Amino acid sequence: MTSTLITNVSELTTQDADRRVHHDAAIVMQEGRIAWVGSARDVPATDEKIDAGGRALLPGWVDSHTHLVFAGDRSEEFEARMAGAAYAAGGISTTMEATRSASDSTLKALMRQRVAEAVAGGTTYLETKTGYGLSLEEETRHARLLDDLRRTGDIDAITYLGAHLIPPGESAETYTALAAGPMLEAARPHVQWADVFCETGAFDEDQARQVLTEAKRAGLGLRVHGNQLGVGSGVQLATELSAASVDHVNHLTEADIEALAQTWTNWDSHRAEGVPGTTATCLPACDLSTRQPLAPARRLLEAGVPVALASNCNPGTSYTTSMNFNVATAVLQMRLSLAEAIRAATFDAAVSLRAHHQVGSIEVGKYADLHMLDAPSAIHLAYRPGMPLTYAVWRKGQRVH
Ligand SMILES: N=CN[C@@H](CCC(=O)O)C(=O)O
Ligand SMILES: [Zn+2]
Repeated sequence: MTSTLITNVSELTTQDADRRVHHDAAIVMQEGRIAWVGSARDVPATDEKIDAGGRALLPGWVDSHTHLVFAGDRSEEFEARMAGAAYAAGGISTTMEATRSASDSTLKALMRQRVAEAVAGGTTYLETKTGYGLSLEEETRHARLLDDLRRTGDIDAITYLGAHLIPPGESAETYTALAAGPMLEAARPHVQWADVFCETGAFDEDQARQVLTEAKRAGLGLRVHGNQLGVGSGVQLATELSAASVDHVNHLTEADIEALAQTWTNWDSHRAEGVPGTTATCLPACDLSTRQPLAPARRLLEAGVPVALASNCNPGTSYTTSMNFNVATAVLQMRLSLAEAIRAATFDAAVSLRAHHQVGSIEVGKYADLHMLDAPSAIHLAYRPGMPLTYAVWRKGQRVH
């Protein structure tokens, strides 16, 4: 049982209940978990010692929203959008075709490459979704491939998104019944969560409710893609069904924000204990890439709604796994403080995945999921945007970058 000390940490962002930030700090890892946190002047004896050289250390990013099972890219669609074309849900079918024709080994290699990129950017806990299969056979194949990656520790949480788009030429009623019935049942053994794209051009409120209700009955936790392209029923549906998260949230009414805030009344936000409600997950890179108004993260926080930040890595709306970029954008453009942005990309993202007892903060007993910056303090993430600041990453105590 080797114990490893990391000392000479100039700034240690813990995300513990008191949101403590220690200076001249040290930590000890043992058996993949954090065994001790304290001052660098007061360290216990350990088997190994790492000198951080005055760098900053923070919890690894928790990326709570990605779509990593895909083949091909949509750079032409992106370029057209940058020239003024609007984003529409229908582009999903381009990726569906490319993904259906990719073999298991090709898809696994592509996913491993994307996970490696994410980890090299400081991500240590990853959710990812199906949603480019859109037939019983393909959605089940994608869920199974993801399950293989979960078993090898590449990813951590899997979401069934059979209700991502009604495939071209299929009847909405028939496809919704499939996604809420046999397809869900076939994917079920491989997944922990279910999600629906509730938006014009994808699934309407009734169709989304049908799939989510069946998923809940099957014992899955719920997530919703909602309010991305316009005001809609995504948030109301998510709160009505006690979803753990509603993601995108670019277009919100006051009633939406109030409904989200209401779901947190049995949660002690200081101690992070109690019954968590519906997190508002903001996706800054996606907002920029689709030219949507940035999600109102500040307004949500001020109303008492916990916000998560995620990459939404996918080939259509956000082809990046960079959480450093998303955190910097949240600070620079969404006007979150650095502390709020880090909270959103670590602990509160973990809450949205109900993983906050294991990850999302640097506290004794939690996994040693750590992100060391090549900078003396975390504000450098926004102060020096776009710079390669990730210096070292540990996942469950193992150095992975
Ligand atoms: N908005 C819905 N789904 C994905 C994008 C899918 C695509 O365009 O390929 C998203 O989260 O942005
Ligand atoms: Zn998404």
